[in-house]
Amino acid sequence: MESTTDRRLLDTGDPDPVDPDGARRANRLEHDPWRVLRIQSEFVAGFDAMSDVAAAVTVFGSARTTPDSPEYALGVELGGALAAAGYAVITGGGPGAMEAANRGAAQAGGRSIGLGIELPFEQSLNEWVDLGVNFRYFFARKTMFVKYAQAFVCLPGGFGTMDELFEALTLVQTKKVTRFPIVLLGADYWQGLLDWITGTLVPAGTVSQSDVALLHVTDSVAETVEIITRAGAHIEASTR
Ligand SMILES: CC(C)=CCNc1ncnc2c1ncn2[C@@H]1O[C@H](COP(=O)(O)O)[C@@H](O)[C@H]1O
Repeated sequence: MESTTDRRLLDTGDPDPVDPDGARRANRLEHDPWRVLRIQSEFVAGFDAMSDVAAAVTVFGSARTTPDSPEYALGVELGGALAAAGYAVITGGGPGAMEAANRGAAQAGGRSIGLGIELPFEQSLNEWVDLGVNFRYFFARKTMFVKYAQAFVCLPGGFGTMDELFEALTLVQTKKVTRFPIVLLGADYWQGLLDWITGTLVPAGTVSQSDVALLHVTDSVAETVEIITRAGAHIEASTR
């Protein structure tokens, strides 16, 4: 399997049997400080590309959602409704639910943004992205998902979607971002997670009841858009 930039950053490196600590230190000294410049350049390029994005909603969801599935149709409907309401749609630029949301936005004449990530296998941005930025570092890309959006919507998804959902929740819970609705679209898929949070985490005292209120579960695209606009995600007339 091919390596990636993220993997090379996070690898501790193979220990040298003769001088394990010395070799590791030399490797880190030689490579890590220079990586900082590459990381910096990702932020510069990302900020530059996204600078004129007005009101936007980031949509997460499974890379494996197939085009013939109801979840894909929901993603297309969501992207269209967000575009009609004046929001740009930001996704991870990949296939599945990301493609669906980009497609809905693009077909409705809205702004369709994809923030791609380097993966160990070849992948290009989906064909419905009209503003695309490719990242090598997950953490730089994740900053863009939050910085340029006023709300998150999660379609059914796996670990990647959970990671993005819980990062968003933590940022809202710790007030790093404010007025940031998080909508879980697809009640059958998400209700179990909400029940577990309410039935296990709240009684255990690891989250508070008010934290649960940060999450909205619905099947309705119209309600999703309504939750987002009600939360005060402002749209300038010029972006419509
Ligand atoms: C077929 C396949 C696995 C392709 C992977 N290609 C991907 N391209 C872009 N973003 C991705 C990809 N996989 C995961 N992600 C990120 O993680 C989320 C989806 O992960 P998952 O499929 O739910 O866990 C997306 O919102 C996206 O931001």
